[in-house]
Amino acid sequence: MSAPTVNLNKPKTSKNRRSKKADGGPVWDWAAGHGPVTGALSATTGAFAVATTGAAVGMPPTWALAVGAAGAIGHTITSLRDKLAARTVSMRAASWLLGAGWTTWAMTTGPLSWTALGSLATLGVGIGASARATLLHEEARELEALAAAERQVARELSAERRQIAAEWVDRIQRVCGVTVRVVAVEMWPTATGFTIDAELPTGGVTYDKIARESARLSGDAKLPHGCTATASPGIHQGRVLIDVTTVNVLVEERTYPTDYSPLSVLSGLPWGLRTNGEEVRVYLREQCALVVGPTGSGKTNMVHTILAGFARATDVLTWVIDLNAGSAGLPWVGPALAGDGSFVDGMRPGVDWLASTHDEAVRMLDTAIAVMKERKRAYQDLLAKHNTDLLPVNSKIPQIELVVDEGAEILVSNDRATRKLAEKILEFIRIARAMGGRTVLTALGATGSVLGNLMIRREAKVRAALTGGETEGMDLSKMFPGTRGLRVDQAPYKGAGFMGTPESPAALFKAWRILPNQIRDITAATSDRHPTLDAKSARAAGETYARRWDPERTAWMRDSGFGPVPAGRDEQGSGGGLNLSALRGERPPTSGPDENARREWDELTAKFRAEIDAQFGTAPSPGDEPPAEGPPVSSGGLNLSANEDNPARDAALALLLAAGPDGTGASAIARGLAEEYGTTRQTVVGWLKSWTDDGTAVRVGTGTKARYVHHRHAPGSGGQG
Ligand SMILES: Nc1ncnc2c1ncn2[C@@H]1O[C@H](COP(=O)(O)OP(=O)(O)OP(=O)(O)O)[C@@H](O)[C@H]1O
Repeated sequence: MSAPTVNLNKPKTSKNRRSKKADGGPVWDWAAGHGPVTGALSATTGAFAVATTGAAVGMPPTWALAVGAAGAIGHTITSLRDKLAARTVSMRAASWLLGAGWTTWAMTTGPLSWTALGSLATLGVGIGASARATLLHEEARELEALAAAERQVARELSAERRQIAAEWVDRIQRVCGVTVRVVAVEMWPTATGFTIDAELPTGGVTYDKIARESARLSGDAKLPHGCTATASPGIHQGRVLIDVTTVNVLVEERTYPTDYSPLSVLSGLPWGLRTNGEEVRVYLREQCALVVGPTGSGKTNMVHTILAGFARATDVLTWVIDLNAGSAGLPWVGPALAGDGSFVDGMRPGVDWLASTHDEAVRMLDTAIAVMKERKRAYQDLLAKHNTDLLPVNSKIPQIELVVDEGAEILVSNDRATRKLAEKILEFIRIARAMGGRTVLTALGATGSVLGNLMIRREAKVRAALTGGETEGMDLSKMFPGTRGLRVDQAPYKGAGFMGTPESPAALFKAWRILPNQIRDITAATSDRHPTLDAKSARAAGETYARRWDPERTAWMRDSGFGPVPAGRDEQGSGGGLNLSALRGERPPTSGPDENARREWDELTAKFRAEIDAQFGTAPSPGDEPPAEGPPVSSGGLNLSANEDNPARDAALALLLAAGPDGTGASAIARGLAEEYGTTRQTVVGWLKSWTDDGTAVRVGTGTKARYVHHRHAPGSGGQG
């Protein structure tokens, strides 16, 4: 018979409970379960209490028997419902019946005799011992049931693995003439393939005998297009790992992840996805990188993905050279640059320096070399303190990443001026590794002339080849020496290709797609995270560096179409394309011996405009009508921020409108959005910038007095929309 349990075991309850206990005495916990000791104690004390009380008040002894029988039946039912072992069920029923039997006997003969008390104590010990034994048995049963379930899952999995192992042993035998013994098959968590770990036969067979036959193995296994079976060295030279992809992730467009959390050049920067869906990271502290992609393969997009990684890093300053009118870096500068050449609300661009001309590139390279030389001299103590010859790069002493678009072509150019530039790039690569200076060069093709350069072969071991199905100038065996079985036709998709790093052997990969509005968002989100050049380096970099954002040096950027839309930008009758006035300023003469140069210039300009229009959708569609009235909203230039589905942005616009002629600022709008959307001030700064650019908002006042007014309330608008 079970008495209610007095719960004395509550020392860690809350203050509240403790105070209740103090007020009302001990708490009776009717629901508490029993262990072997408390159960036996409870049963014996309960039986004793009933026997003494029953004897004193003259209760019929058979009542105790009836209660015991009912308890035994009730407990049997609940135990069966809980699917407890037969042993537990009978132990519980027996305890009830024995307790009830003793109570009946004690009520008849008197409970306060030594015989009654002694037999009750023996009964208690007996119940406790058997309860403990059944509890252990019950636990063992439960563990066994769990293990059986796991064994069942493992059996099913290993049946699949066994089948894969048997198939591939046959296949490798058939295709490569090698008899392997499969040690393990690991299914990838992304469910896009598996890895076979196999032992090679004795007699000097090496993994590359299988690696060589990758394409035939893929064909024999009837893998979908874009899927491969790639062999690589195993745990020792007698083992081989074969990665088999069964789902082609290369076909789909994957947008750049929206997590813009901080990164470090030391812990790797993500550049895309492997076919197994895993991120591929590059470690550029000591490595340079080479990205090859013919026109239309997705190279420009990939450069933006790379710049996104650098912008997110807290220990990298990105210096970009793009002699193709700076287009690689412009989307990263535009969001921060105001029409007058100042920065919008203290925002910093996503790249630290952008050179689009030969002269600016020379300035940048001379500065980079001077900084590296100065670091070698000035940081001797620091190197000694850290007992290293590798400058400890961090947010105080950042790495300088020199990104040169079509840099590989510069290196192999025969033009005298370009050769000078090439020499400087090579000098930087040669001297800067230890001092935290590395390069990312892009190339249109993986040709022998690009890869014939010893410095590139030696220093740029992080390599990506975007094929887009292009076979011309795409020598993968030169790009990834020692890796077999890579064929251009395995990745005939834009943004897809092969990537190899010292940490990750060359294999298929897919670059993320990144669009201008995301570039704008990343620029805003990372603006307060960029490091500044350490004082020693900054001294060496001098005025040239300090004045890189001077309005006269950035005028071309603002005229490029990424900056504010100037009135009359349409002077060439382009119907809203890019204003290349900066370039037009340098336009060659229109007559005389330079006529050919002028024609070339026009062709180049037209090509550039067409490329930018295609990339950013700036060309008007047929039938597009200019707005009948109102400000020149998106009438030309790049509306990089167009994102109609962004409710936070809409709410911000509503706040701007509500602010009336007094206007408002980024902080006030961000405060208004914080609770509902969690929008940061930097994001709002980006939106305000784009609204000022496209005429939706007007910036009034300067410095700390600067505020934004919706164009409807702008001075001179007559308060009309
Ligand atoms: N990672 C990607 N995923 C899906 N599609 C992509 C990807 N990268 C690029 N594309 C597609 O390919 C097109 C061309 O991309 P991009 O301009 O980057 O190529 P490119 O090699 O730089 O060519 P060009 O030299 O002509 O500018 C894009 O407009 C886009 O449609």
